[in-house]
Amino acid sequence: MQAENLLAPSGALPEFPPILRAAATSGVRPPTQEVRIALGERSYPIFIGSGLLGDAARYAGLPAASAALIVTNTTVAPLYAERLRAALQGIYPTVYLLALPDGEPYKDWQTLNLIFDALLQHGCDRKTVLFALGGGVVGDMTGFAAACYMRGVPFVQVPTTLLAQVDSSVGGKTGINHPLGKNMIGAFYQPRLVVCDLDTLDTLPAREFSAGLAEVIKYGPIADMAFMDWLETGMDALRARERGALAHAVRRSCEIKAWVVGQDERESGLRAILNFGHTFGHAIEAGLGYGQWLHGEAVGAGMVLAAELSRALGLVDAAFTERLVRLIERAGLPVRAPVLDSKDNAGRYLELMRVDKKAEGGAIRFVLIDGPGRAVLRAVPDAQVRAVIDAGCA
Ligand SMILES: O=C(O)C(=O)C[C@@H](O)[C@H](O)[C@H](O)COP(=O)(O)O
Ligand SMILES: [Zn+2]
Repeated sequence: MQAENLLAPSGALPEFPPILRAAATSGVRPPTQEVRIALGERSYPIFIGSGLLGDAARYAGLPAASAALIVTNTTVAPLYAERLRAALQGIYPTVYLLALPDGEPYKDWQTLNLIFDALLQHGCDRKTVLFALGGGVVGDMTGFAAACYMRGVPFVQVPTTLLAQVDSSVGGKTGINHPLGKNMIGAFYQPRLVVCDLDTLDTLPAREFSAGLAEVIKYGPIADMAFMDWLETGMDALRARERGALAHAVRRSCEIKAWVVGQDERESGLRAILNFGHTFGHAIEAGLGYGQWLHGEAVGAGMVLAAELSRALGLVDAAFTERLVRLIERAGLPVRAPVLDSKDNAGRYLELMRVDKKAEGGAIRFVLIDGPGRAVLRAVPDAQVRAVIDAGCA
């Protein structure tokens, strides 16, 4: 089997910022941090800190616009929409608000159309800016609507879940699901700005918080084992939502993601490492029905299967996979993947995984761990995948 070396970066991953390293352990509230995603004229900042959502100064540098539309969901709207609206009212002549139904089952055409309906009903022109206030579903759909409306209007990500702050709000993957496959319809379209207000994580249900931790953990095995070491010590502080630990985890995740996306925006190679655990994870989400397991839960169990597959292929040892499984478990995530079909479970997984966007010529390609901190993209014979699924599903 041919292995592609995905880790051929042109620059070194930035080092741990000492200021955050100190804050992560001292309990001191860290100052606002800025991570920049370097994409030429489409570069943008990611701000990370407390009290940012309602701070009008954060949005003041955006290009002038005739109106703003805040897209959120019915859970987030009562918590944060007015705070954001108040901040934007001093900047834009009109600020509209749209609350979509909440949850992964609504990441579809019908719900996406509600955004276009609102834009058209309000008479929004090309100078309208969209604000995505919420988690990954809101962010992906708002970004896709922004990419399509009048062939493109600017948008801003204001993520309120851990998963969105560390992953989905950054990097410009936007889109919706199809019943046959996750995120199958979409576009690469970058936001102008990402504002991560750590205070919004205080209202996040524990299950959602754990789901976000899956995407945080992902960055260790694929790129930064020092971060994995830190997560092992910091997991309890993180789950207690201590500000210093949160600031560190969000910043380091964004730094790694910005480093990857800055080198391969459209996933021609390197960016696929961010998909570790997702080939199995997406099969779980689609196979169970969107929303049954949260995306991060499916990615957590998917990382376990991908690590086991790496071990079966001799790329990592048992001690490494056990370490990863333990960390995923400590994050409050399931480590055994669900049975999707009682008659031919592995066959069902394989069927669902064949539509994965990384598949080529009918061959499913997996992001595997090729030694701690290093990822590789590889096609694997069905028999080996079947064996791992048979052993790894509950
Ligand atoms: O940004 C990326 O690249 C990722 O793969 C991040 C993933 O965590 C995220 O779930 C992404 O939406 C998956 O994209 P997909 O193309 O595999 O559907
Ligand atoms: Zn993901």
